[in-house]
Amino acid sequence: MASIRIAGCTGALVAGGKATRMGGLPKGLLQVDGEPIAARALRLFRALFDDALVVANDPVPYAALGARVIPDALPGKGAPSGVHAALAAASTPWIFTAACDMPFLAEAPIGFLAGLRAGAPAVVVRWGGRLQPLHALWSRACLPVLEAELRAGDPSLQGLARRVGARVVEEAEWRAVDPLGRAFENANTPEDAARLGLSR
Ligand SMILES: Nc1nc2c(ncn2[C@@H]2O[C@H](COP(=O)(O)OP(=O)(O)OP(=O)(O)O)[C@@H](O)[C@H]2O)c(=O)[nH]1
Repeated sequence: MASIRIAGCTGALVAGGKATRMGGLPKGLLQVDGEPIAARALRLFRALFDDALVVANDPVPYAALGARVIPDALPGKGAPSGVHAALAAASTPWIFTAACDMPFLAEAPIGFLAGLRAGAPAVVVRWGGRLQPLHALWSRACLPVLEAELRAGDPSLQGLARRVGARVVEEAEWRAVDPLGRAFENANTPEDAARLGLSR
C-alpha cells in the first residue's frame, strides 16, 4: 500500500508501440524482480491514483492484468497517440503517464511531480538534457491542444510540453527524489533489458 494518495489522477500505462528494437515483444511483459513491468506499474497506480488504465492497440498481452485496456483514438502517431487516448478516456482531470518499458517507477518521484501540479497544465522533468514526457503529469487542458496537433501532423510530446507551458522540473531539482534518474530508465533493446536486469 502506498503511503500517499494522489487525488484526481489516473495512472496510464502507454503500451501501444511496435517494440521493433525488442523484436516485437510486448515490453510491458518483461519481468522486473519476478513481476511483469506492467503488473508492477498497475499495482503502483492502483495504490496511488483514483484509476488506472493501459493504452495498447493489441489488448491481448495486457488483458489478464485486470485494468481497462483502451486503443489509440487517433492511431499511428506513436506515444503522442497513446497520451491522447489516455487523456480522452480518463475520468479524472489529470493523468500520470508512464511507458510500459519503465521498470523502476516509484512512489516518491511520482508524488514529487504531483506536488507541483497546482496552476500548471503539465509537469515534465528535464533529465539528461531532454524532456521526459513519458514519466509526466498531463492535465485535461492538454487534450484539445494535442488532439489538434495529432489531426494536423506528427507532434512530439516534448513540443506539446513546451506549447502548453508545462512546469519543467530541472535535473538538479529532480535529483532530490531520484538521484540517478532511475524513473526514466527504459528498455528499448535486448541489451537494455539485460543491463536493467529484466527477464522474459
Ligand atoms: N498507445 C501507443 N503507445 C505507443 C505508440 N508508440 C509507442 N508507444 C509506447 O510509447 C513508449 C515509448 O515507445 P518507444 O519505445 O519509443 O517505441 P516502441 O514502438 O515501443 O519501440 P520501437 O519500435 O523499438 O521504437 C512505449 O511504452 C510504447 O509502447 C503508439 O502508437 N500508441
